[in-house]
Amino acid sequence: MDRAGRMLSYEDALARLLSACGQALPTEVPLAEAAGLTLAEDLTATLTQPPFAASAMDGYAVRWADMPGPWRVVGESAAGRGFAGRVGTGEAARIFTGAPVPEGADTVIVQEDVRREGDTLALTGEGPPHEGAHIRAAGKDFRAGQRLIAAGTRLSPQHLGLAAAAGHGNVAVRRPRVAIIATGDELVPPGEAPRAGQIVSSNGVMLGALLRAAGAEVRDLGIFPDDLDAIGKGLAAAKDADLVVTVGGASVGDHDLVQKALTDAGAAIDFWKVAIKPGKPLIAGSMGGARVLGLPGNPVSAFVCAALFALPMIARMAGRADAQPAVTARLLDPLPANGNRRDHLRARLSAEGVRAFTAQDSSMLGVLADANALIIRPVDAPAAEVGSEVAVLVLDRILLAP
Ligand SMILES: Nc1nc2c(c(=O)[nH]1)N[C@H]1C(S)=C(S)[C@@H](COP(=O)(O)OP(=O)(O)OC[C@H]3O[C@@H](n4cnc5c(N)ncnc54)[C@H](O)[C@@H]3O)O[C@H]1N2
Ligand code: MOO
Repeated sequence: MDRAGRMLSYEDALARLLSACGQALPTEVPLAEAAGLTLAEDLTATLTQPPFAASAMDGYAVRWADMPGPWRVVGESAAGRGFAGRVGTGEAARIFTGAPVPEGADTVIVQEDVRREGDTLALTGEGPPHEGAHIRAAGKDFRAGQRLIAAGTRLSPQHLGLAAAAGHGNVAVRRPRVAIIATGDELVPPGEAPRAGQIVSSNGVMLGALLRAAGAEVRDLGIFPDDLDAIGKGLAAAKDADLVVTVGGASVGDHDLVQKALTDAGAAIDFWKVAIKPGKPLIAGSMGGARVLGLPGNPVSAFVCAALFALPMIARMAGRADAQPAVTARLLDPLPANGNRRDHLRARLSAEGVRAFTAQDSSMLGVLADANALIIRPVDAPAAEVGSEVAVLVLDRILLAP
C-alpha cells in the first residue's frame, strides 16, 4: 500500500522501485571473474587482431603471380616463429595455421593441393581460388582504438574472450552490493537438523544464488531471530550495501517485525503491499544510501518478488537497460478467471505450450524447482481456454537477460 492506503499495482511498484535506483560505483575485476557482470565503461581495443597477416591453413605461402608454379621452398613460417626472409619470384615458404605470412607472399596454397619433393613444390590439386586466399588480413577482426563493447553490456563468455584478445586483463564493471537478512525464530541454517517447530532457512541460499547470477555481489548475513534488536543489528551490518534484502516478517503477525526494525534503523518506508500473487506483503524503502526490499518469508513469494523486482533493480544499478524476459505461449490447460492481484503461476513451458502446475501454494519449493516459467495473469483476467496465448516469464531468461 502507499501512504494513501491503496495497494500498489505491479507496474507502479516496479516504476517506484526503479526510479529510486542509482548506478553502483564502478570497480575493476579480473576478466576471469567478470562473466555475467555489467561493463561500466566502453571497452576499446588496445591491440589489433590478427596483429599481422596470418595464414588460415597449413600449406605454402606463394605469390599469386607465380601460379600455377612450380616453386622452390625457401623457408618456414610457424605460429609464434615467423620466416624472417622474403618470398621472391618462383619461391614458396612452408606455412602453418596462425603463422605470419612472409613478406613477398600474398596467397596460401593448402598442403592437400601440392606435392613436395625436397625443396621443389608442384601443384597437384585445384590450388587457391583467388589472390589472397587463406590469408587473414591484419585487423580483420578488430583494430587498436576500436570500440568493441558498449558500457552497460552484460559480459558473456564470448565478450571475455574478445576483451582478452583486445589486450585487457581487467575490466571496469558495476556490481551492485546486496546484503541478505533472513528473519525468523523458527529458522536453522541449511544442513542443520531442525528441532520441533523449526524449519531450514532455504531462502538465503536461493536468493543469494539468484541475485549473484544477476550480477550482484551478495553477502548473506544469515538468520536473525524475531527480535527488534537482533534485526536492527542485521540492518546495521547491511547498511553499506546498495540493496538490502530482508526475507520473512513482512506480514501482519505479532512477530512480523521487519517494518518496525527498519523505521527504528532510520529507514524510510516507501510502500508496503503490492497487488501481486504470491508476494503481496512486499516492503520497499530506503536506508541511508541503500534501497531496501522486504520480501515475504514464504519461499515462492520470496522468489517471485525477487524475480519481479530485485532483478530489475540490480540491472538498473548495474547500468543495464531494463530486460523484457516475458514471451507469449499457448495454454495447454485452461485457467480460471483471475482476481484483483496480478498472479504468477508456477508452470512448465515446452515446445508445445505452457501448463500451470495444479498446486500453487506459496510454500511449495518442489513445484518451484520443477517450474521453468511463470504464467503472468493480469489483474481481473478472464478465464482462458486451451490454446489461448498467455504472457510467460521464462525463468532461465530472467538471469540471462542482457
Ligand atoms: N492475517 C494475515 N496473515 C498473512 C497475510 C495477510 O495478509 N494477513 N499474508 C500472508 C502472505 S500472502 C504471506 S506471503 C505471508 C508472508 O509472511 P511474512 O513475510 O511475515 O513471513 P513469515 O511469517 O516470516 O514466514 C512465512 C512462511 O515462510 C517461512 N519462512 C520464513 N523465512 C524463511 C526462510 N528464510 N526460509 C524458508 N522459509 C522461510 C516461515 O517459516 C513461514 O512458514 O504471510 C501470510 N500471512
Ligand atoms: O502472497 Mo503470499 O506471498 O500469497 O503467499
